[in-house]
Amino acid sequence: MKIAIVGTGYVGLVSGACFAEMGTDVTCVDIDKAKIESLRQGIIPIYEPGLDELVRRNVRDGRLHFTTSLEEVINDVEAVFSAVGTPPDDDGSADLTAVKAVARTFGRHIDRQAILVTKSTVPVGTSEIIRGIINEELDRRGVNVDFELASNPEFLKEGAAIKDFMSPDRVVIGVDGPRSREVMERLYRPFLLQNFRVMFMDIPSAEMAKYAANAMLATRISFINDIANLCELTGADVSQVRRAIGADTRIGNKFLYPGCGYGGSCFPKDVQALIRTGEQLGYPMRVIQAVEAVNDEQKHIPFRKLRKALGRLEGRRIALWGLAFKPETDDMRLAPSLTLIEDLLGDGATVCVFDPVAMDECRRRLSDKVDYATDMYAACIDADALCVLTEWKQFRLPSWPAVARLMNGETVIDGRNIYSPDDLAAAGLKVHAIGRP
Ligand SMILES: NC(=O)c1ccc[n+]([C@@H]2O[C@H](COP(=O)([O-])OP(=O)(O)OC[C@H]3O[C@@H](n4cnc5c(N)ncnc54)[C@H](O)[C@@H]3O)[C@@H](O)[C@H]2O)c1
Ligand SMILES: O=c1ccn([C@@H]2O[C@H](COP(=O)(O)OP(=O)(O)O[C@H]3O[C@H](CO)[C@@H](O)[C@H](O)[C@H]3O)[C@@H](O)[C@H]2O)c(=O)[nH]1
Repeated sequence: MKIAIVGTGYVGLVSGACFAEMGTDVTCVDIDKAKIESLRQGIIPIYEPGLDELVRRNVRDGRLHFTTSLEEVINDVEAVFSAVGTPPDDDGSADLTAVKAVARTFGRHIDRQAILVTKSTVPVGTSEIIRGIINEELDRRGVNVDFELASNPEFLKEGAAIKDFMSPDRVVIGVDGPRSREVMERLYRPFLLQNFRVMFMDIPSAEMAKYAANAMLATRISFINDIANLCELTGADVSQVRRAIGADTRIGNKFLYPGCGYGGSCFPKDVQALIRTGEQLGYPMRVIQAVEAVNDEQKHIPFRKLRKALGRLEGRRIALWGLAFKPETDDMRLAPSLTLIEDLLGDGATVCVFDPVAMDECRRRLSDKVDYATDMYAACIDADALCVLTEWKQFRLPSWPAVARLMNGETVIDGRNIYSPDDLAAAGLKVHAIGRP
């Protein structure tokens, strides 16, 4: 079986490599010539555990190819996947420019039966826009080509993308005809041989399922952050509260970790896009409006804790461990670290940062606005306080005596609640965590 995947970002590249690993012949397409050129040379543009090896193996074995030209391969594949970006527009709704561009290329060049599968996260109703564009192009050419659409939203998490793709909890597929169903079933069967959890449905339901899933997960995070902030005011311990409620199997314990807010390229943008969809239809989505508002506030909490501990930060030096929005990725899109850095610089502090993989990404975004440490301990030299915003494994059990010797102060802000206050106290340090004073 041959497929093409348009958009070679986190989703397109991971999906392409995983489909190829299962024996499918995959051509990954991107308009970014430099990206395609480096992929051809075996250079992977993103940090995602295991991806380098997976891509190289499948390129070597001849199942994974890269091109900038969809038209070259479009009539040689059974399905074209669209995995291009859908970033937020100025008003927060999903920007469909790239999705529409792929539909237009598809309509301009297909000559035989084909399926266009949308993997990008797109608002309900987008498939009808796509259908309209393809029909317009076919009419313009004066040809009648039989095509079907499918919606196959992706649920992988960055940092665990390959594992998520290879053994998904479920695969959601919206289809508008029997051929797209048959092709998608064939494509996904190798992943789910033992326990075939492909859920077929209509396209609007599949499109909505993606937003509903992300909004639900974001809701859990804002909910526990709200509870954490109330715990701080009441003297309750949010870790114990979390364990107590998570033990109820109706609630479960996943995605209930308090912290300095959710970031990344998905939750913030998808929550916003769902709010806009509601507004456009005259139905205010009040729960997730609150989810967004709580998250926006939560990202400022590390700064407020620092201010409370140290007063004005002008002339102070703050060490920051963790720039990526979560561990195991170099992605800094809407990361809590960016909010903290902006708050600190705005207050006149200097910031010295360290992250195991996101240093280059930080340099690209902030250049010399912050200082870059060579390792986590070097970041602490002469620091008045240390903030930890990403729970990388190497940050979990540091030598606190070494940190205390290097620092100029005693304040540690634990933005992910990973430290025991006793461990720090033994080294003369004082930790302020989320939901704790
Ligand atoms: N990142 C994730 O963890 C994740 C998970 C699930 C779903 N999604 C969704 O998947 C989609 C893609 O996300 P991503 O993070 O992979 O994006 P990304 O920004 O990493 O990659 C998008 C790629 O599309 C390319 N592109 C843009 N316009 C193009 C065009 N007209 N033709 C060919 N290529 C084009 C870009 O050059 C880029 O390489 C989004 O809708 C996102 O919401 C992302
Ligand atoms: O209990 C938790 C869990 C997560 N987070 C934060 O939430 C953000 C998102 O984390 P995660 O969901 O692990 O990463 P993403 O790669 O953004 O994945 C989400 O967004 C993707 C894109 O839509 C979906 O495919 C995934 O299913 C969905 O989990 C990060 O900042 C985390 O620190 C918390 O604060 N507390």
